[in-house]
Amino acid sequence: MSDYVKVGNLEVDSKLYEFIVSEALPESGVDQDQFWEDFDTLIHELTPINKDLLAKRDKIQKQIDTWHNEHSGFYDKDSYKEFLKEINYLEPEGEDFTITTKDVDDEIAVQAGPQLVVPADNARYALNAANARYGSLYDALYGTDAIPEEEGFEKGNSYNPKRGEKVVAYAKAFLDEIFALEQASHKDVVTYAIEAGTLAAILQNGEKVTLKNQAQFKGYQGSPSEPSAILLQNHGLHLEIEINPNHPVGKRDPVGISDIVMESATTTIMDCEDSVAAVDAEDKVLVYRNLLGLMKGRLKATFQKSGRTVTRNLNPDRKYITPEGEDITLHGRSLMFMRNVGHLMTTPSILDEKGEEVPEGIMDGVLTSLVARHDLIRNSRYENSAKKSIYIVKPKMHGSEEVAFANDLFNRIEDLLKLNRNTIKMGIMDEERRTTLNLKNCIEKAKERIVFINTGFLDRTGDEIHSSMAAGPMIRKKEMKGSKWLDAYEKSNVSVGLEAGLFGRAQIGKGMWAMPEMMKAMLEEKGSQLKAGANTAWVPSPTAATLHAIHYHYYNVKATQQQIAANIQDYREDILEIPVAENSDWSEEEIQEELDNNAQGILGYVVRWVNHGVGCSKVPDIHNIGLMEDRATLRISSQHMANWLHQNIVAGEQVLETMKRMAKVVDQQNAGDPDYQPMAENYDQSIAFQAACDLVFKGLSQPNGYTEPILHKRRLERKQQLLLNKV
Ligand SMILES: CC(=O)SCCNC(=O)CCNC(=O)[C@H](O)C(C)(C)COP(=O)(O)OP(=O)(O)OC[C@H]1O[C@@H](n2cnc3c(N)ncnc32)[C@H](O)[C@@H]1OP(=O)(O)O
Ligand SMILES: O=CC(=O)O
Ligand SMILES: [Mg+2]
Repeated sequence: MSDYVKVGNLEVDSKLYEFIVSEALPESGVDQDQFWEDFDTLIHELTPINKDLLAKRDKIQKQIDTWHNEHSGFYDKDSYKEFLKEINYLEPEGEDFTITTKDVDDEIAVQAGPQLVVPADNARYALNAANARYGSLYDALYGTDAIPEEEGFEKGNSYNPKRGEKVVAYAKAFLDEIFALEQASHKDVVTYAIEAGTLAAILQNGEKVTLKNQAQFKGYQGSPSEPSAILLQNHGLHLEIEINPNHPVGKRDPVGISDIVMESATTTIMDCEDSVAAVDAEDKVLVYRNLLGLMKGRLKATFQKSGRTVTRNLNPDRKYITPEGEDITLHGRSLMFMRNVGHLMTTPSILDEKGEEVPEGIMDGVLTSLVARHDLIRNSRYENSAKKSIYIVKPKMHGSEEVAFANDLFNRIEDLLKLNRNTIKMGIMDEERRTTLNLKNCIEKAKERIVFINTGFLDRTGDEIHSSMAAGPMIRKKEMKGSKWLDAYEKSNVSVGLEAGLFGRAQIGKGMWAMPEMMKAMLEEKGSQLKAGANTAWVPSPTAATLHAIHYHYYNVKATQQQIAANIQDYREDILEIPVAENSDWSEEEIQEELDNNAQGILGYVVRWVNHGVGCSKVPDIHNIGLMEDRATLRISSQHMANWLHQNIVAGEQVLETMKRMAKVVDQQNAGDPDYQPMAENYDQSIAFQAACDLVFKGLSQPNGYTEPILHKRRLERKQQLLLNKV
């Protein structure tokens, strides 16, 4: 049971209260009494509006369900569109405008680069992510399938020089393409030196050459005749050639290169949303405390790795000498956003005078801004935002009225924390159908503070299924990526963003690479997001950020965006193409395969969420490929199963049999974990198994198909069970 502290008209969980008064408020420049008074007022004034917006979502969904039920088997696009206009699902489009966001850091406004996402409740990972601004290309290639493990080239338990040679060859070929020397290859260089402000490369045959494009040479470390690092830049992204002939790798290299370090995650999203499991004040404080530590530059994590105790801190900035002999400092860490939760959930961390939970999104907005205020007033040895802005990503908003509400909330938070208007910048996740269709209006509502739009295609797919649940059986999950609506949605996002003037002012981002172990495939495929007009795209790990950075060197995203901007198109007609299967006579095997796959993903993820409070996991699919699963992927799988159930493609008994069988598979996969509690031993008693079943069998009635209400309820139940077992 939680203890609550009464503050004004609020009851604040004592854990949260203590954190705010003893850690977040001190040195923040915000007066404590004033803070509580204003926070209280803000919650009371904005909660009813928040509730109304949620009621509107429910009403709209019911209207859509009814429409489909009344038009079953007959789908006339024009009458469908008319209906969507009538219920204001399709909003009347406003006048043209251009966003006017000011004080945006270059990493967002100007610089294209990978965007890393990390669960903010994990200090070890969060620090790793903040430090992922620069990453080792050699490690990323050596440690992943980017270099296939053919016979003789395995990673092995100790350094495999044959694999190492492939890594070096790959990296030097990349250098030759992006940082070409005049009629020579980097692999033939025996000495790099700085001569009269230029980079000289001396070849095996004694010839001296330089870069084709001397402007790419930006600096060095060490002495001009024996540099220990050479700093290059292309498309605004840096790359460092590290030279250390005493290093085990450098020793084998003719010029002593020990590594090639790539500027990687230019920005990172510290996620308080879909990759975390934060259901009460205890969990929320963990998230906020990590964010505070990041903003104050003091976060550290100590852990065991490879038999050693490691302590991880934030990386310092990076110092070089320019070709002209001046000192320069580069930002050593990724620029941090904080993803708040959306408008849906309430939290037991704060109750109002009626004992009702308050909206979690409002609490997140206030408290993440409060912790970021420490960065603005430079309470840290490291800067996050050089421009003194706070970057908040707001997910899962439906339509422009909800964006306007988030904008009002941010105004109110600025007043509460005595921040200049529009200090708090907003990233809008374009991940709900009503936002996609009305994106222009959505951007307009935040036009003075918007810094990104991002196609969260995973949530968006879940919403696609739920929105049209009654329209018919959906195509198979793996076919969604090739569907018409999704292609149009991705194109539309870029087009609308460019039309609204995001070029040079804000990010146009694309979604997550959800196969963290498939780096070769990522290298082959993820460049397509840049060709489609994105200037950032999501990666699940620092290694993926380093490898994805390669794409930004090959593709000129500014030129691509300019081309697209010259040919703005309206894609809404295709966005409205509902992905119901034209022919739903799948074979028994196909149906079972679809169910097995979804059930395995759901159970593998949910069991760790509910039993261990882990919000993002790598879960093997039925082909044994480890997939990143978070709440958005869970939304897709659970809604897909719910749709096939609702549309009578499968019967409840078959679904339950599948869930039980797959629970055994998941138990087996986790057999090596001593803390794991098997589900199959007692299906009825396993809270995790029950949660997974609820997500499917009650999927139809979940608000917009979201998974949070069931996950939170079941996790709280599990926490309670653990507490009672301890007593
Ligand atoms: C739809 C959406 O909303 S997508 C956004 C939400 N998704 C995410 O945020 C994905 C974030 N990624 C992750 O959480 C993880 O990469 C997972 C869960 C997918 C895989 O995690 P694991 O199985 O632990 O990964 P794995 O064992 O391969 O690697 C662990 C190492 O990589 C690091 N790592 C992995 N992911 C990240 C990350 N996102 N940020 C920083 N470091 C990371 C860890 O710090 C660890 O290194 P360390 O031992 O030096 O600390
Ligand atoms: O948040 C990202 C998504 O794809 O959903
Ligand atoms: Mg999402």
